[in-house]
Amino acid sequence: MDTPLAVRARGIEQAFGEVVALDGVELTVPAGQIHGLVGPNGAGKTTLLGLLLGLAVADSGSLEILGTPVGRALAVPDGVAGFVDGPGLYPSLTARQNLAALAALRGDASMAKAIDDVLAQVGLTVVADDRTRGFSLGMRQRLGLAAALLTQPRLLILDEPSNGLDPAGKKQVYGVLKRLAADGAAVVLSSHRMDDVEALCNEVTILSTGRVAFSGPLSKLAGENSELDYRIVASDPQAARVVAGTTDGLRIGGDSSDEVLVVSGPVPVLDELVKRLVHADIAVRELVPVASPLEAAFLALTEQETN
Ligand SMILES: Nc1ncnc2c1ncn2[C@@H]1O[C@H](COP(=O)(O)OP(=O)(O)OP(=O)(O)O)[C@@H](O)[C@H]1O
Repeated sequence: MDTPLAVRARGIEQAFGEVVALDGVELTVPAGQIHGLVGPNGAGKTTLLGLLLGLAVADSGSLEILGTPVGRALAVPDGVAGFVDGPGLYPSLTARQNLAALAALRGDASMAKAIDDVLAQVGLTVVADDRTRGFSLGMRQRLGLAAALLTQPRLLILDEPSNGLDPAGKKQVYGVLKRLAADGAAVVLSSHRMDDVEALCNEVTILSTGRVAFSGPLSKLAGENSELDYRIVASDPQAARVVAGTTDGLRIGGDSSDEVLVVSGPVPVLDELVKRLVHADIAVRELVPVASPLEAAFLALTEQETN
């Protein structure tokens, strides 16, 4: 049997006056997947997440959430939880009271019983009885996540969930999201940063000025851009530059300095460079990609669209 789809979006268009925020966007997210939506500022990530959360309706295209077509009414589809532009919290209530208010609103007694557990999952037990007015951005993000967990979502939508989180906080939140996905829920989250997505997501959709520039597994994305920029530190930088300049198929990058050589070219050409350097008695002390393969592919795909 096919894995049920949590999100199936086809040909989604959304404009705000003259600004086309989404232009023929396709998105497929199966149950159990953590899917990253990545793109530069203004790419359309928040607009797309808002559609998945039922905060707005697309101008055209079709959208199915958890197997049900989304109509024209503004409503959070059943089984979906999350937030864009920060969670809505009552500042005069404590973290625990905020969650209790949500449980009361839903009239669900089992939700009320799960409050301590979700607070512990997101690491807010110690501040559970503090008013949220004084909460930092990271604490607000965690409480928003706790509120979403309380509803036991089958699709969780998060806008920049790692904003404001310190490295330990990120690790904890990522652990929560991975457990949720392992239990069969789908997670769609946005980020500006490939490294965040790399640590967490199975698949990624790269948006650039409202269009999908790439969608698929991270391994496929890394293979999209075979020619990376490499930094080379050699024992004799000047001589290394001369050797690089006479190596066929190699380009010397403008970022090169007196100490560091930046080159790009196919991997066999880089191999040839290293052999020639060693042959010329020049030691290679460092040879590393300037950006990770994923970051480089992301930049190449989004720069193409925005230039
Ligand atoms: N309510 C609105 N009214 C007018 N324009 C809007 C509105 N919401 C979004 N836009 C425009 O739509 C485009 C996409 O915006 P969106 O917020 O979805 O991008 P984003 O990828 O989430 O960006 P960021 O990373 O900066 O949050 C932008 O050009 C933005 O200015």
